[in-house]
Amino acid sequence: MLITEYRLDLVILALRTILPLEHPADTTLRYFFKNERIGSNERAIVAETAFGVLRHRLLLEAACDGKATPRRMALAYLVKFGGYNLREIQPVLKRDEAEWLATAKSLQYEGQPLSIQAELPEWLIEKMRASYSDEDILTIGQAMQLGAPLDIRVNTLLAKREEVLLQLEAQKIDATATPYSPIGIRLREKIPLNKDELFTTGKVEVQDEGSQLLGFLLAPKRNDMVVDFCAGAGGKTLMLSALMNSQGRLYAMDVSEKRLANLKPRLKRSGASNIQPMLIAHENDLKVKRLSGKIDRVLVDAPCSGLGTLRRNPDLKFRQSPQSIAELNQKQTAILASASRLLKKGGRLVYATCSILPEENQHIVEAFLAAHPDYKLLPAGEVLQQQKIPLEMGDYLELRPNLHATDGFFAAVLERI
Ligand SMILES: C[S@@+](CC[C@H](N)C(=O)[O-])C[C@H]1O[C@@H](n2cnc3c(N)ncnc32)[C@H](O)[C@@H]1O
Repeated sequence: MLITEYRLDLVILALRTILPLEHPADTTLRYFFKNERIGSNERAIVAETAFGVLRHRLLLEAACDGKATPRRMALAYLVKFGGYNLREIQPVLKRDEAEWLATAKSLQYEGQPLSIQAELPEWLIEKMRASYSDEDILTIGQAMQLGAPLDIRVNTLLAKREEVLLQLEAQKIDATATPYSPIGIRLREKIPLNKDELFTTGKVEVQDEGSQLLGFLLAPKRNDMVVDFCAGAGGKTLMLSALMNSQGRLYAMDVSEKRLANLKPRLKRSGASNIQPMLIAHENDLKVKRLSGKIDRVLVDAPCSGLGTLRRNPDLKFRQSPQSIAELNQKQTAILASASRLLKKGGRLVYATCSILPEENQHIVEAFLAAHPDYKLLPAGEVLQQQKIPLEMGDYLELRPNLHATDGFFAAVLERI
């Protein structure tokens, strides 16, 4: 797409709005598009450039040589990663920019400090060093710089995967079955799915393959009593309901009224009838206490840093901090302890995050097990094998974009003895 002054100005304006990072970048961009009434052509280039700048921000800042203005960041991104050559950009440049931009274009990742090469802030590198080698940090960081594919989940209450694949093929949409989740499909290109008949009729939902695997770890049975403790807008609740064939009872709990409200239209589309949304004030709410010892399966999709989703949310690495991680750790510990009280003897709990930091993952689970001798860890690898999912894992489910083409996920399967 041709870079005109109008398009460049829009990109700069968008970056000026997003880069203070007071709110999530995707939310800010959505409001920006709405307020500025931007057409679909311009939306594509603005979104691609803004997210590209966030993904490659540290190298671009180095290329801007102390003057990292939104304009310079945008120009450097376009020539370095956006597929434009200097000649194509020339018409929109100011007099003194051409020379700087040529130097910026030639700056390489090789030879830069690890933080720049991995595009991860120093504090995060330091935290990761406690459990990862520098080589692993670089590999993870590089994988997080790429865009994510669009994964969908077939709603088995309404359709079969083969049938959906055929329908996508008929629509000339390039799609393949996901390698691990038996109900997932990966689309090669992002399409506006919310207008597609498959979506509007509830046959598919957008859900990363990694997130789908959490449902198979929990493996609820048809007539179980199940709690999705941090249900949010119900991405995983809907899947659990389908795994239960919409039988038994499934409580979708959350402290956010707004998120639970977003579950409603999805619930309607899905055909699920066993879900009961339940707003709770906090993890020790009386509604939670009343169900104590009565539940067969509990999913704790804990609030976390989201650092496993940097492919989609590159702004998170700049919005999180050591302090926010410490606050999350307290919440995670409290939520896990409280949610565990729901379980019957012999019941199963899955603790999951979309973080790659052990302190939000293994450390929380290990501390829980040390304080709760009536729980044991079921090796995630064995549970996956029982579920006939062809994925080698040890004690925990640990997914990485560079290894599994999913977001970074962690899960532990716990059983009440
Ligand atoms: C990772 S998100 C859940 C995403 C959701 N499971 C899905 O698949 O779309 C974490 C959720 O935990 C909720 N949460 C935060 N504190 C909580 C608490 N004390 N008790 C229950 N839920 C809580 C947040 O409102 C948020 O919706």
